Amino acid sequence: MNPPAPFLVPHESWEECTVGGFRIPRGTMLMVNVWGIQNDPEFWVDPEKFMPERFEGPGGTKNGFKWMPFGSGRRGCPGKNLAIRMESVSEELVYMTEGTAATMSKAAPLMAKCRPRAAAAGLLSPF
Ligand code: HEM
Repeated sequence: MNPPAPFLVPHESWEECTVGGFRIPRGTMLMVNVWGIQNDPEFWVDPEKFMPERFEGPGGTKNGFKWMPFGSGRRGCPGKNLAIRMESVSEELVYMTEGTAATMSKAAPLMAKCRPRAAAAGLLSPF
């Protein structure tokens, strides 16, 4: 899978906690390797394959994970509602080869257009 960056924005623990058996002291800066999580074959069936159906239920994952590409909770992605309205400008498969940068930039720029979803379109103001 192709997260927009290999690491999530840094988080900080505001109280001591335990994650995966590790004691995390209060005030620790936490870096989450989201690329590693999304490409770990222990959790995902063929993580490098484009399989949107894997997010529709537990079928595509080995542990029942569902659709969570934008994180969750109070630090979840505020751009989610903009991002899910993007669609490709053509029927061609998107060229997914990565470029080199701090974020997971694409080797070839992605052309996309923003369109309101059918349900939302009926709610748009005519003014
Ligand atoms: C497909 C596109 C996108 C994906 C998959 C994505 C994914 C994510 C993820 C996983 C996080 C971290 C959540 C966490 O740490 O729990 C995040 C944070 C963030 N995203 Fe996105 N994002 C996308 C598009 C966008 C867009 C279009 C914007 C702005 C217009 C945006 C703005 C942000 C910001 C500002 C944060 C930091 C939020 C915070 O730390 O409080 N993202 N995104």
